[in-house]
Amino acid sequence: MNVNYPSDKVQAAGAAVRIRRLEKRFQSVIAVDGVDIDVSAGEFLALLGPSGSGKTTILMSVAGFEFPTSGSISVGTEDLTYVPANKRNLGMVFQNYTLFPHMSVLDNVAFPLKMRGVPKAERYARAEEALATVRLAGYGSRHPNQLSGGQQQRVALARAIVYRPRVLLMDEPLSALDKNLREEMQLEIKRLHAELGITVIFVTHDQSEALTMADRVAVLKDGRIQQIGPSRELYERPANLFTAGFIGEMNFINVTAEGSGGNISVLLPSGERWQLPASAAVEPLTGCQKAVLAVRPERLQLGDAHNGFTFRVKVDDVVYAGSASLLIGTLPDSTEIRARLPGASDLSALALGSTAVFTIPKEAILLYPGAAQ
Ligand SMILES: Nc1ncnc2c1ncn2[C@@H]1O[C@H](COP(=O)(O)OP(=O)(O)OP(=O)(O)O)[C@@H](O)[C@H]1O
Repeated sequence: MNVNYPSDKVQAAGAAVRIRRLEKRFQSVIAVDGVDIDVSAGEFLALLGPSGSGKTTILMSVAGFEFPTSGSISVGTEDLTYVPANKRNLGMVFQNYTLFPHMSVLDNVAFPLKMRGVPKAERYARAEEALATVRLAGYGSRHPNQLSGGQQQRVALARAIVYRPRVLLMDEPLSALDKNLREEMQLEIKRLHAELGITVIFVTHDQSEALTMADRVAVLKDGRIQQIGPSRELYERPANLFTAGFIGEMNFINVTAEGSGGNISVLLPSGERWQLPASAAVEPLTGCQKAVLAVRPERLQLGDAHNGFTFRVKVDDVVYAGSASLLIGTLPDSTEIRARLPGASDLSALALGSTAVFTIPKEAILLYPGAAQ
């Protein structure tokens, strides 16, 4: 196959990816259980979930290294469900860079073009451009073992974008890197995404990585989507108890809820009853049932702030951490409560073992059916 490329810089227009009722079984294991995802052209989507939730299987199905048991995958207007991986023209970057050790960096990057029959002068020119795009101009003559881990991962990126794929698939590409390098590469990949306009699907089990990098995040558990939406939505209004516990820090208080719609009250372990605003119930509640009241640690206010519900916490620990302090305490029924207090807070009254009063602003309360462990 001989492909003609315009000789401007490395540019790739993203294509939309549509995943429909995707199911993948490995004997008795249901790895992916009816997943629907629409990724817009040029969007950055993260697949986030605990180990074994099906992230890699979804990505491998899009890549063509796994074929689904049922369902369909299309890219742009093409149905790729059963098209072999090497015919899909999608870019891939994995955790282990899988560079060819015996080849120079330039040959590594030019390799996909060689496979596509691009003439030598053209493929080296394009490989040089791709290296410049990942800020490795001038490194072409080195061998992979002469580069740092981060540089090797950039080479892998350059190799994945050199043939201008419509979609870039990445499976935990940064997990082998140390923290600083990982953060640097997160920014680098975001920059590349913005510059190239390419569609990215990125697998990670690191929630902060997903929240900071992606336009939207799909949260998975047991092969099913729990929630899909922009980071802010996931953080501020998790759709269910699993997402509430999985994304960020959350306090959970088991309660008994009564009522429905705009008229819900909860009975706390202390015997107090709170009348909640209608906005609190994330999922529908029916009659009298076990429920969990959830609130982010940074939404708790020290003292009686007169704008919500007050409650008492026994102070177990206060950790000073510069911009904010973390208070760890317990309710009378020994439920743990964490509060993140602004750095300027006066913590002098919070002696260990003493009782502190906190306010939960009404609009910060989320209520889910079920029970927290
Ligand atoms: N080739 C296979 N044969 C049998 N079971 C498999 C195979 N690949 C995956 N599974 C199972 O499918 C489920 C989903 O696996 P998958 O690798 O997609 O999860 P993941 O979310 O990517 O996990 P991790 O973060 O650990 O990589 C798991 O229960 C896993 O054991």
